[in-house]
Order: sequence, then C-alpha cells, then structure tokens
Amino acid sequence: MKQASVTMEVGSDGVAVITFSNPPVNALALTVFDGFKEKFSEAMRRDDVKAIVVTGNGGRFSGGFDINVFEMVHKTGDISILPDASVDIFTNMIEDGKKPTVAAIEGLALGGGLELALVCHARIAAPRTQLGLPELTLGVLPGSGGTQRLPRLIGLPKALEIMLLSKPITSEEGKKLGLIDAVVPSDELLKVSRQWALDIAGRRKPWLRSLHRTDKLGSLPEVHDIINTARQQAKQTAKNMPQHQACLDVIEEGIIHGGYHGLLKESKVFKELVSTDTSKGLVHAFFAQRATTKVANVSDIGLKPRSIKKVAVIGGGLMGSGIATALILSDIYVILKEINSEYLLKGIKAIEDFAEFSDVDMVIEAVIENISLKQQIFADIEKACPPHSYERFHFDASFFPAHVMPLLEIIRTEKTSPQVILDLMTVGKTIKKVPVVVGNCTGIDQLICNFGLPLGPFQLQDLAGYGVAVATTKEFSMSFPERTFESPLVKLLIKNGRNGKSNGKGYYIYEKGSKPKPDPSVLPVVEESRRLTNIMPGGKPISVTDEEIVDMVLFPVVNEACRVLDDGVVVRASDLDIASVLGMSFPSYRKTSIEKFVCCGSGGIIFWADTIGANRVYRSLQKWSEVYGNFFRPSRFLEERATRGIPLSAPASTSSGARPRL
Ligand SMILES: C[C@H](O)CC(=O)SCCNC(=O)CCNC(=O)[C@H](O)C(C)(C)COP(=O)(O)OP(=O)(O)OC[C@H]1O[C@@H](n2cnc3c(N)ncnc32)[C@H](O)[C@@H]1OP(=O)(O)O
Repeated sequence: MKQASVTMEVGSDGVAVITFSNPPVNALALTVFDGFKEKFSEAMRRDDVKAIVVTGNGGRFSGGFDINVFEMVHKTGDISILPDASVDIFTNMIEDGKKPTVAAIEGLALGGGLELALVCHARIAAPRTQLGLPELTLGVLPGSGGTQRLPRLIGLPKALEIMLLSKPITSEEGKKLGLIDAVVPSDELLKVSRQWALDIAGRRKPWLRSLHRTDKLGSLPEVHDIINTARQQAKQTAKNMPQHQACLDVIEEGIIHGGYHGLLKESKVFKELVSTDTSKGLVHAFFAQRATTKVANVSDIGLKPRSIKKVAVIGGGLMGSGIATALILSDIYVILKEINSEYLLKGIKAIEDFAEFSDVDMVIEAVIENISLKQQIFADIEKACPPHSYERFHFDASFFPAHVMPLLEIIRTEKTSPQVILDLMTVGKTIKKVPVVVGNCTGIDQLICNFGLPLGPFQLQDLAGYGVAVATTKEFSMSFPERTFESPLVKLLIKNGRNGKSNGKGYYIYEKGSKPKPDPSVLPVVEESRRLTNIMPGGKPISVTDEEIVDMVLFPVVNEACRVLDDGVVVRASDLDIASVLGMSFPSYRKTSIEKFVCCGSGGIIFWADTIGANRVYRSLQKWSEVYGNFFRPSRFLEERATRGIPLSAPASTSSGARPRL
C-alpha cells in the first residue's frame, strides 16, 4: 500500500531537509500538505535550524497536486476540500518565511511541484529534470502561484509557452532561462542545495522572492501585446477551453496590479475552473488513460517488463516507416526491412536477408494486408530471430501516421502470454503511445463465443442494427424502470455515424470479403458513454477476470429467466431451456477447459444455472447490485431458491413463496 509521508532531518550544519514521499510521483496529496506544514513550522521554530531544503523522495521531486482530489471535488461538488496552499503555505510560510528555503529537484517538478519550487529562494536541479506547468490539460490553471511566479522568473513569452502549451522544459533549459540556479549531478544534489541554503542564510548568495521580482516582465505595452496575441491564438487552438483565456486574464491581472493581487485572483479562478465540465472531462480522461495499463492477469501478477533495445520493423511503407520513426525518437535501435514493391505485388513470400535479425528483442510486422505474405514472413522470422522476439503491435490505418497518433492497440489473442502483453505495453509507453489492450474480437464477444454462443453481445448488436437496441431499451425502461440500465452508448454510436453492420461501421468494421474487425476508433465513443453514465467505482474501469465477464453477461439472463418463471409466463423451467437453446442459441453443450466439447450439461439457461448453483448466481448478482445498481438486483424467485437451496428448475410447488399459478 502506497503511503504518503513527510519527514525532516536536521543536520549538524543547521540545515533541515524536508522530504516528501508519495509514490510513485510524490503527488501533493492533502496529507502531504498537512505533513509539510507541520515540519515546516517546526523548522521555523527550531533554533538549531538556519536554513531549509525541500526535496522529493525516490528521484522524483513531485508530479504536482494530487489529481484524485479534483476527482473528489467533481464527485461531491465540495470545493472546500481544496487546500489553501497558495497563500497560507507557499507564500506566507515559505516565500515570506524568516529562514531561506532551497528546492533540490530531481526527475520531475510538474504543476504544484514546480510551484513549490518557485516559492523557494533558490532551485538546484539534477540533469534532465522535467519542469512544467501542465494544469491546463486538466481544465484548471497553475493554481499555487504558477501564473504569477513563472513569468517573473523567466519572462512572459517563455512562461506562456510552458503554461498554454503545457510543454515541459529540461533543467538545462531552465538554467539558461533563470528558472534553475544550478544543475548538478544527482549524487551532489543535496550537498549543493544544503550549502546554497546556508549561503543565502549567511547572505553570501541573494535571498530572492520570486513574487517580488519584476525585472523580467517587460513594459506594460509589451505585456498587453504579448497577452493579446496569446488570446487570439488560444481562441483558435483551444476553442471551448475556458482555462486558456482564464489563465491569461490571471497573469495579466498580476502584472498590472501586483503579484499578491494576482495570487488571490488565481485562487478564485482556480476554484471556478475546477468545477467546470471541461475539468471533469479532462480529469476523467487522465485517469482513464492510466487505467489502460491495468490489465487483469497481466499487470497484477508481479511480472517485470523485459528490456527492449533493438527492434526490427518489416515493411518500410508509410506505416512501417512511421513506426520506425516513433521507435527511433525514443532511442530504440531499429532495423527497417523494406520489401521490393514488385515482390509485394506478386505476393512473393518473404523478405530476404534476415541475418541482422538474430539479436533483436522484438519484430514488428507492418506489411500490406496479405495473409499469405504475412504467414511467410512469420515463418521466416521464426527461423531468423531469437524466440522471445516475435510480437505484433497493431498500428491500425486509423492511427496513421504512426509516429504522431497517440493510440496504440495491442491485440491479445488466446495464445498471447501476459509477459508479451506487458512488454508491448512498456514499449508502447516508451514510444509515448497510449497502449490499449483489446481482445481479438473485443474481449467480451470472444469470451461469450468461447462459452458457446454464436455471437457476442456487441457483434450481435451490430448485426441486428442499433434501431432494435434503442427500441428495446425504450420498451424496457417504460415497463421495468426500476431495473433497466439505460446506457447512452448506442445513441452515441448513432450520433457518431455508426449504424452497425448496415453501414459497415459499428463496434466492428465490416469490409467486403474480410471478417469483421474490432474497430479501435470506437473507443472514444465508449469513453464518452462511460463518462456520461458515471457508474464506475472511483471513476475507473473495473478489472475483472474472464470468468467474471461471462458471469456478468449471463447471470442477468438467468435472473430474467427466474422472473419469467415466477410470473408464470412459462410453466416449466425446461421450456425456458429449450427456448434459450433455440431462440438465443444458448449452447446445449458446453466446451470446458478440462474436456473439450464434452456435454457438461449446459442444457439451456436454467439447467446451466442449476449446474453452477443458484446460490452462486444469487451471491454474484447481489454483490454487483450493491456496486453497480439495480440492473443486477436478484429477483425474488432467485433469492428464495438460492437461500433455501432449491434448484431453479424444481417445480413451483417446491417453493412455498412462489406465487400461485393462474
Ligand atoms: C494546484 C496545482 O496547480 C494543480 C496541480 O498541480 S494539478 C497536477 C499537475 N500535474 C500534472 O498534470 C502531472 C500529471 N502526471 C503526469 O503527467 C505523469 O503522471 C507523470 C509525467 C508525472 C509521470 O508519468 P509516468 O511515469 O508515465 O507515470 P504515470 O503512469 O502517468 O503515473 C503513475 C501513477 O501516478 C499517478 N499520478 C501521476 N501524477 C499524479 C498526480 N498529480 N496526482 C495523482 N496521481 C498522479 C497516476 O495516476 C498513476 O497512478 P496509477 O499507477 O495508480 O495508475
């Protein structure tokens, strides 16, 4: 379990080193602020402390204010949970404090992390440290004095670039700009910072308060010009994003009326922005993007990614060269094999000369969609490459150009090992993509097909057309409002020009002559639907096993079947079994992992439910209904049968509570 803490160690030199720790990026959580305030007050009080150094644990200064708190504000609507760090802690306590403070920065200082460094009286950084104010990407603005202090330290044009484009700089660049006082090797960071702090205390180095500086701001007419130009640009590049214009207003206010005034306006506007729909959407996207790396049975089983240093890309067309570019830009050694176009056209089997492939860690195939050619290439690379190296990324044409587009689809088949998925996710992240692991036929569909149904729910919906889904949802929500879950997904799909198989675009892409392929460009629509329904616990997609997915799809069917029995719509449970086999194509036999294609007694929906036990179905539904709502609420019939240990298929007379049949 990750634990946030703040520690203080006072050396015999009279320097108190305050270290905050909140792995993995030392986010400034509420408890960190509390701990920091406490240690800082102690350092100020103690006579044996002459100066202070603040630093982050584990080689990373800080990734900024804890974004989970924004999420909490979005859920509760209570902005009072935001700490008033900007004035109370940062300005009054540190910047205006009676003892000098130096920031010892390593790895990264982003958002509130950099803002904390800006209030210190000097900043010492390790090489290649990332410095930035990316708050606008979360729909807010640099809210702990960043809008005021950064322009004062490095001048307005560069500060605007860093804030409006959310573009970090390195410590080396920061040194040239005057943001960083010295760049020193990591192992000297604390030593130099301590000495620097003592030098300020002894007046051997200047004691500078960033907020009081004006030397880099330029004249007022210059400021107006720069801000107005930036406003025009933001109107075009960040349409519908209130935070860009708000950020410019706050910066301007501080330059015209003074830094402290700017700070107060910054705090006020920050609170307004954090409550906007823009911020809600962007914060959700931040966590949703990170959730893509949490893959059940891959990221949670203690595997470590293998090192990928050398990659072979087969196919030097637009896609292949884009992939190669993405890899090279991330310092991965690439061998690019280009096949002769004449050979390609003739479908000739292989790329010649695989000699250099003998020590590659990964091979990426990016040739044209020609199955026999691909098969031949795979046969050849198996001979030429080390066994650990055959992997396949999917750079879909819709992600073109590959070195620019952020999404990377990793297709997981039944045979792909968790280690391979993890390696691919890691390389994906290294080349600055958002890797999304998908099943070979969208996960749920594949699992339901494996269970024995002919189509999964998504492909079935594509095939039936979305009109059916809209009409049945309407009908159900009118008749059974208490248990119908109205997902906005289908309507969103239609709004996005998807009608399923009828127009070739649904959850899958349908092209003449080829099998339906899962369409990754549907993911943003799914994401939007998730955002609107807002039912994910903690706002994050849940992680479930394959078995649970099947249960979550089929147990509600059992539940509905129980209602049908309870209402006397059908007389015998076996009638429902036959109806499910003939009408739903529910498998009459089941393929099990132990014995292939053995009749293990599915026999129909109720028969199957009895073989796995009414109690298990009941308990699962009960658990899910508590977390996800009434859609899963077990029916009266199921509850009674499960708790009394009576099979669902037993005649009505066995169950004393069942309603009398008409
Ligand atoms: C008042 C202030 O002005 C307001 C603010 O400071 S707002 C915050 C501003 N800071 C940011 O926007 C930085 C956001 N973070 C990032 O860009 C990246 O996480 C990073 C560059 C710091 C690190 O990247 P990387 O090493 O690839 O790790 P990444 O996978 O993104 O994050 C690791 C974990 O830290 C979490 N994390 C990162 N930054 C966080 C933050 N500021 N708050 C809370 N959690 C954070 C991620 O959610 C992720 O959690 P998980 O492991 O449970 O999924």
